[in-house]
Amino acid sequence: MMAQYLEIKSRYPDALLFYRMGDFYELFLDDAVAAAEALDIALTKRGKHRGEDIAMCGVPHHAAEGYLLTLIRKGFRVAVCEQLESPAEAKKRGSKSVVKRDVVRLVTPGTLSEDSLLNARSHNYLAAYAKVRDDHAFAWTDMSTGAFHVAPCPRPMLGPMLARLSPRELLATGPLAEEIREQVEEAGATLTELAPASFDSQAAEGRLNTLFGTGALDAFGQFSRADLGAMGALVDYLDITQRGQLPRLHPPQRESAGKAVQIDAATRRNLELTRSLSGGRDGSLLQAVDRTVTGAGARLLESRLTSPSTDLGLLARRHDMVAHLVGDAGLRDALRDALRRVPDIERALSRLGLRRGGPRDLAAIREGLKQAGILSDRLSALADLPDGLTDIASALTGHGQITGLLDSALVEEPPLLARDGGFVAAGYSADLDEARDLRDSGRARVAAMQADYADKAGVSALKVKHNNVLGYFIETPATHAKKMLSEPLSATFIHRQTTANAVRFTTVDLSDLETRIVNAGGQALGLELQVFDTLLDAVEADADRIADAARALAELDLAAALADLAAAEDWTRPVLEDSRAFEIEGGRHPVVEQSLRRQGASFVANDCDLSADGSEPRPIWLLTGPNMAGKSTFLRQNALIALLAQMGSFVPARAARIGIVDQIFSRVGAADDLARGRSTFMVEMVETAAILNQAGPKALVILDEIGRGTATYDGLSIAWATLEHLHDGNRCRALFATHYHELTALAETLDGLHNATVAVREWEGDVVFLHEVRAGAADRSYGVQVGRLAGLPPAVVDRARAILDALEENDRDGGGKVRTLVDDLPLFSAAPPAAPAAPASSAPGPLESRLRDIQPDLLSPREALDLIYELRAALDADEGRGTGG
Ligand SMILES: Nc1ncnc2c1ncn2[C@@H]1O[C@H](COP(=O)(O)OP(=O)(O)OP(=O)(O)O)[C@@H](O)[C@H]1O
Repeated sequence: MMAQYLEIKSRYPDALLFYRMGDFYELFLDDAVAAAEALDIALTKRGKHRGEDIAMCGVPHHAAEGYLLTLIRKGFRVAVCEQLESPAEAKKRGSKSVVKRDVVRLVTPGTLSEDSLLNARSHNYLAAYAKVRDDHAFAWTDMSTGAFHVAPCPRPMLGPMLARLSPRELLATGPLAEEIREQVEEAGATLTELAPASFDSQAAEGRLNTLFGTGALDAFGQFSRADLGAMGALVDYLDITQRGQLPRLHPPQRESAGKAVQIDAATRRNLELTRSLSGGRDGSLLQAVDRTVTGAGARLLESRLTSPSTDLGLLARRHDMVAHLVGDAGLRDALRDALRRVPDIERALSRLGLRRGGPRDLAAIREGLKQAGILSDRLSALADLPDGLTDIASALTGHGQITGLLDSALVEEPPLLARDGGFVAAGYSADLDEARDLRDSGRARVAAMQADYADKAGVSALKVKHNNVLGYFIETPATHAKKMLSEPLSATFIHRQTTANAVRFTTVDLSDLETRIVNAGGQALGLELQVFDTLLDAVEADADRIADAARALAELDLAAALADLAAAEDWTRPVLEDSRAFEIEGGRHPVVEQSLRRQGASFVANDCDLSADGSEPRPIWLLTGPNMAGKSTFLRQNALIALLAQMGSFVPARAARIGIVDQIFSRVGAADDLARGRSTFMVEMVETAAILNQAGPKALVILDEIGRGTATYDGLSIAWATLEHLHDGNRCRALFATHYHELTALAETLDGLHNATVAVREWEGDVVFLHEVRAGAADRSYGVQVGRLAGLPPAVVDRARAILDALEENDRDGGGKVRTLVDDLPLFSAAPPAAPAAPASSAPGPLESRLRDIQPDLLSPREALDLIYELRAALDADEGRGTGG
């Protein structure tokens, strides 16, 4: 056995081998050590291998899924090795024969199909990244639903792609695999390296044609060599992991470049699209807008939200559907009621396709298609439906035949596993009904036999029982042993076993009856399994249409959910156009609004106009305002409104007119990234650089306090230059929040810059936040007041106020008195020792005099720049004199 184990294990060196032995999966040697630790189960020993103890641990077969899940989450891959024959069959080949075993499946993070291993409301993507010469492609599939896509993906786009899809596992080969490993792992995916042959584009064509039963792939669209390589690798890997049992995939869909809004990982994080900054789904946009009632609808919502579209036609179609369902509340409620009863058809279908499904999956398809029928009847009866809903209705129509078949063949609530039997409805198969009658009447005969024997033996406590070892047997309490074991009863009752309290017997009649019951039971089960196979074949034959219906149901669920949201939250239909407009009237932040409402507070709606066309375009808004005033909220709400509009949803605003946005960027100054070991400021700069290098004219950029992670003047200068570059270089629509009030002066020189501020009112020394965004600039930050609101001890607040007053006064006086200021403020007595005094000079030089004459408050930025040139020239002249020319 160990030789067999080692032979199989040698073929799966990088996976844990689950080696089936009876009711357990056993692990040996290093696998056992690793698994025992990961699963926190006992490690034992068994025999020796090369003189060493063989480490071993095991998990019960019936509970294996839970253990598998833990191992996969911890980053392991598991090869499941089953017994391919019974021990009895093995014995026929010789008394020492080892039961035949082989790996039936390799379980990896990207190839899960069981409901218990998957999250119903999220996709589970397996991806592949291929390079052919200078061309890169990214392909992805969800084996549990059949989704299959490919897109061109130049190297710099890999990060955004990983951020968008969050694949669980990514396949790559050769030097490319090494090059991207860190990036892939940082994105939370497992990188699996395959041999270059898996990515061969010519072999890929063959694999895809076999999978789809086609002669050429032209029917699915035009694919580049890199596309083929990436798709081929996916199929090859599925073949390897599923051991030849390929899942059912939809024909590949090629996503052309530029169809989806480009959103990088940092932006997704900042905007809290699918996760909040604290990491969970709570507090994310996804959570706030998700009103879907089916798993497939929730998955569709997630994928729409993570990849908004730039296609005006497509978006109009989605908005038409939502608008129709907003307008007809009765229809919407009726649809949602029916949808609530729709099970996860996509996943059931995929499991059945992998021959891993059971009767309950068939019942899920039956119930789903039944509801589909009800929904399509409801929709088809209506006139004036928008195109999207008409198409959905037609995909939901015409499944009567398969529903009828499943209805007549399956019981109401079938068991999970086919091998348990009991799922075929009575009346479906005459043969089956007969076998079941035989089996059941046998059971009734057993009951009659018990009464007979009790009478015959004169033991009223005599019972006929059943267990797996003895089968049917007769049992009497031990007190009757003597009587039962002696003549005349011993002639009928054949002794089988004596236990502490009982004696067990059989009789010739009982074992005859048992044989008949077992045969009839076995025959019934065999017939049920045959029925199961025919049902599987019927579903398989209709799989494409069933999958279409499943997609239509998800689409309908999403449209109805978005309509429900729009109606309940009073959202409006955005006007999308091919321009660079961006006019939001009365916009709100969906997540903040909901959370304020829970606290009994209301949200103040704000306008925003970043239109870059028109007579007086002001595409960049510079937003100043006190801490806590609502700057970040305002910035994000506008990005979220654009994003919601372009995923096909209504938006939280009174009105919105948006010229299609093709990139969204969002950065927050000095966000920590300790996990990646970069200083906060470095991260901020890297991210800002990415925006300045990439944002085009249709981009929407949101920068929140860029530059705050460093010394004031460095920060101010960087913020300043960034703003200028956005204005003159990127020429995009942008919102820029800052505490550097100095920047507001730039509005004088940059035409497209508009100053806005979030209003506050001062009242008895406290600051009252109005959360209203108005034109103009803030005069101060109210940081001290906010500190007080936050509960800083009163002594610290008073002290801070005194220091602030003194600093401001110092500023007004030209800033020469910092030293005196520190002396006047004795808490600073622990100030660092004074720097070595500059060599005393008798009279101020021309440079120093010029400097003293400057009144910074009176300088415009332009004059300041001129002055710097002047000073620099004077310094050069001065040095020239000092060194003697
Ligand atoms: N429009 C609004 N209506 C009502 N409350 C709001 C509004 N905007 C923001 N708030 C409230 O104010 C709080 C602070 O908002 P936000 O974080 O946007 O302020 P900020 O100006 O960016 O602050 P800081 O400069 O300190 O980062 C929010 O958590 C929210 O509760």
